[in-house]
Amino acid sequence: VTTATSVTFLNFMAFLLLLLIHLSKSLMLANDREGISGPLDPSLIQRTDVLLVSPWLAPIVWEGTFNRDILNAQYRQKNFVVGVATFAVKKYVRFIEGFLGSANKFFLSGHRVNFYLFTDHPEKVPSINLAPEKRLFIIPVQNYSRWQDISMNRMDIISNHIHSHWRYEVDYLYSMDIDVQMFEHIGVEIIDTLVGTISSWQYTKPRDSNSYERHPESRAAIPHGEGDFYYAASFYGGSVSEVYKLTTACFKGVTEDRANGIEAKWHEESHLNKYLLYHKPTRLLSPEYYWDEELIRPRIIRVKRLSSVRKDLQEVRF
Ligand SMILES: CC(=O)N[C@H]1[C@@H](OP(=O)(O)OP(=O)(O)OC[C@H]2O[C@@H](n3ccc(=O)[nH]c3=O)[C@H](O)[C@@H]2O)O[C@H](CO)[C@H](O)[C@@H]1O
Ligand SMILES: [Mn+2]
Repeated sequence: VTTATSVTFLNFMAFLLLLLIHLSKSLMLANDREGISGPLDPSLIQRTDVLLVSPWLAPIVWEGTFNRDILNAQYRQKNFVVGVATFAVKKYVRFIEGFLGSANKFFLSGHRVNFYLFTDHPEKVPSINLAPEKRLFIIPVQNYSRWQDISMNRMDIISNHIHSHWRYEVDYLYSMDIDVQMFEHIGVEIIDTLVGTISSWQYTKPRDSNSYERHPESRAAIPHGEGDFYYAASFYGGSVSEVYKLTTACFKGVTEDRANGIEAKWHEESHLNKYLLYHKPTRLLSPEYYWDEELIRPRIIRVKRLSSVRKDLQEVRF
């Protein structure tokens, strides 16, 4: 009887042990499956409909992927000054009011910004009441007969001004078209070492159908099969030293093309794209940051922060 009882008891203990091993194993597995909870929980990724990180690990900024309060608090400790370079030459003076009025409200609201407005008509700059932390500098500039030259020479003027002034005056510098308006906040989420904006024209197209300059004669040429994102020349920037390197290199390309009687397909934008292909931006802005009004806005563009002002090309450019 005793032996029989002890065998049953041993059997029971073995069963208990197996049960315990099984339970702890499945508990461990369950932990693995759930991963880490708290701030590293992958289910906290707010957007699954768009690319959030480039293949070289640069963040791509979309609505819903950042917390503006956290970013503002971090940024405020640094007391940076951001410069914005923009041009209003010839008939483009008509865009100054819409640009400055909306930028005063939506561009780096509450932070120090110096707007540098280059114009051939300083007397036509409307007076705008700017927020106390914003300043406007009007810089006279000559005009060129061709609009392409006005647009391309921005690279040269920016590069020269960084060398003579901006490297002492600002920490970050952004170049923006004047024929745009802002409708939503563009905050410190745009601040990084080298920043490009993904073009609203090209973000869905496969690599080979985009607008890169492909003719090998141009200094802006990108060989077939190469290229990743297509960036808009209307809005780019970064640290003063990186923007200096970028604008100097792009204008060198423009000048060499001119000497060879060549003009790249999309002017300085082609040179910008060549530069950013081989000097990867540390941060990319989604097309929310430059939406072209000619396009129908898809659902992934949840907010239109900045968009082009419709213009009659024949009328404003000639
Ligand atoms: C969709 C499209 O076609 N995009 C091209 C077009 O952009 P855009 O049509 O946006 O070029 P744009 O006419 O706005 O010119 C660029 C900027 O140059 C300044 N500006 C230009 C002309 C002028 O008479 N006065 C003046 O001040 C102004 O700041 C303007 O915002 O042209 C650019 C010229 O580089 C690029 O080739 C772009 O790829
Ligand atoms: Mn424009």
